[in-house]
Amino acid sequence: MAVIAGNWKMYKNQGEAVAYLHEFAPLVAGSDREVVLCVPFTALAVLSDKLATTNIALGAQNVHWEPAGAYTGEISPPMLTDLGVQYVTIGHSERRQYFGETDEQVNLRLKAAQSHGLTPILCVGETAEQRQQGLTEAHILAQLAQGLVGVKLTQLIIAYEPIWAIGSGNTCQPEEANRVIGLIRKEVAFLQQVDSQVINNVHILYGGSVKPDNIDDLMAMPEINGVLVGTASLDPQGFARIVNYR
Ligand SMILES: O=C(CO)COP(=O)(O)O
Repeated sequence: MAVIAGNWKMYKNQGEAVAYLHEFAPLVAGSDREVVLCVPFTALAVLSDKLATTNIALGAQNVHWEPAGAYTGEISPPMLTDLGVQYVTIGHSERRQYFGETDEQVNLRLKAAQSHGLTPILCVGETAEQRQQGLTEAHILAQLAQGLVGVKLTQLIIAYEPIWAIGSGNTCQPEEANRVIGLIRKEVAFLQQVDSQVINNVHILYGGSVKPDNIDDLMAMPEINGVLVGTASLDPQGFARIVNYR
């Protein structure tokens, strides 16, 4: 089943979140896709009850690795599961870029999320500069090698998000996204020493300027098992069109 996840980033207060849901939920009610909304922490509680009667799953955008403690400003895995959260993005490029998140921290967050029953969405991807220098593959492989130590593949989603494609309107060509995701799949199988059956069950998503007008071409690619959508997920009509791709 394809995973279609929205990442609202730092947008929408409680009232806006509820209004969105009222418009969005009926538009995707018949969908056989796994629909996920990764919303700001402040919108989790108000959406939690309301999502129970829908086919939409709740996601957060970050999680700390300790279950509790003196970590001012952080949110723990049990705090998320208490609110009915099922998914959490980890290692998004904006966290790595603006908040100095390292592969070691990403690894700690991934393991903690899994041990509390959350399904992490691990984000990896290269900058424009790395791509120009031919370092795309090496960079992503390093992120995977360090990030996935001790992480289970049975409860994991990976998202390939080239940084140059995020919020730029400059989507990665479907064939190129397919190629890189194929490489990610091969590398993860190698790192974790699993066979093709196991690795083919791991959902690998594409993210970066996914829109209603490019979703069909992206999802036609054999390696792409879903998408992680930023800007276009903020509009309920547009995101429903993405969920209901051909
Ligand atoms: O960062 C993203 C999703 O996590 C992608 O953002 P955009 O869809 O706005 O490019």
